[in-house]
Amino acid sequence: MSTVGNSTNIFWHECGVGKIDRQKLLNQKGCVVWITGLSGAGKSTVACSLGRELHNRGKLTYVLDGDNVRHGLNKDLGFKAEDRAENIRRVGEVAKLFADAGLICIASLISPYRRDRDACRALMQDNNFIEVFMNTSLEVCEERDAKGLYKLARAGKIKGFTGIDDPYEPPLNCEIEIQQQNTENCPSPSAMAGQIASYLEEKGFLQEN
Ligand SMILES: Nc1ncnc2c1ncn2[C@@H]1O[C@H](COP(=O)(O)OS(=O)(=O)O)[C@@H](OP(=O)(O)O)[C@H]1O
Ligand SMILES: Nc1ncnc2c1ncn2[C@@H]1O[C@H](COP(=O)(O)OP(=O)(O)O)[C@@H](O)[C@H]1O
Repeated sequence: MSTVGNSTNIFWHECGVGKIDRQKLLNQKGCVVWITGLSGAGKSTVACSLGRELHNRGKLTYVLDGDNVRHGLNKDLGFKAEDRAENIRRVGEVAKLFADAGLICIASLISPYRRDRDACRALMQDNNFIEVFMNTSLEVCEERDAKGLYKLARAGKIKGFTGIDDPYEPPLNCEIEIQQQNTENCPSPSAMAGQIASYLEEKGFLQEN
């Protein structure tokens, strides 16, 4: 019996089928690939490309994309620092559940604060949290401006836009960094996904044992 957060008198219930059993079934190891970077950095693109690459190799994945999760689970949240923190906390907890289910969970969110990302890492055991920093320059993101949001932010029509008038704290110790400093020599989405897939393979996540 214990107290967790605001819940009192709660009990952890262990089930007969565990993570190891599910991993055996799937022939892979559950983990979280956490992709962070500015809006327009290419997070969703690389997340989907990695999902496709792993799917083609018979691996079960699920993408938790910031924009998408904000359509449902997190539709009550805005972009103030505390809302972003809660957004990351919830997605971190969901990603942990997916990893426990044996899936390779790919989370792609700006996740601008180091503390929030580190809290998600701390939820995971061993080395099952792989942080991928999309180190795309603001200039490249702004030039792309796929959704026209930078233009609106520059015009003052969106307040608190990451990289313009809201902070982004780059990771200090990420597992993978992907550089896109100028538009002319950006790696292709499949090359970036391949880099992450190679890391997962090397670390043994693409097999059960
Ligand atoms: N103020 C502000 N700052 C940054 N981004 C904004 C903002 N307002 C709306 N958007 C849109 O929301 C998408 C980012 O959502 P996230 O959940 O990834 O953000 S966060 O991790 O909570 O910071 C982001 O999507 P991406 O471009 O895919 O990153 C934007 O489309
Ligand atoms: N490696 C790349 N090379 C060229 N364009 C890219 C690359 N990755 C993403 N893009 C383009 O950049 C824009 C933003 O990508 P997106 O994945 O939506 O970024 P984010 O999810 O970080 O906001 C899209 O128009 C996408 O097609």
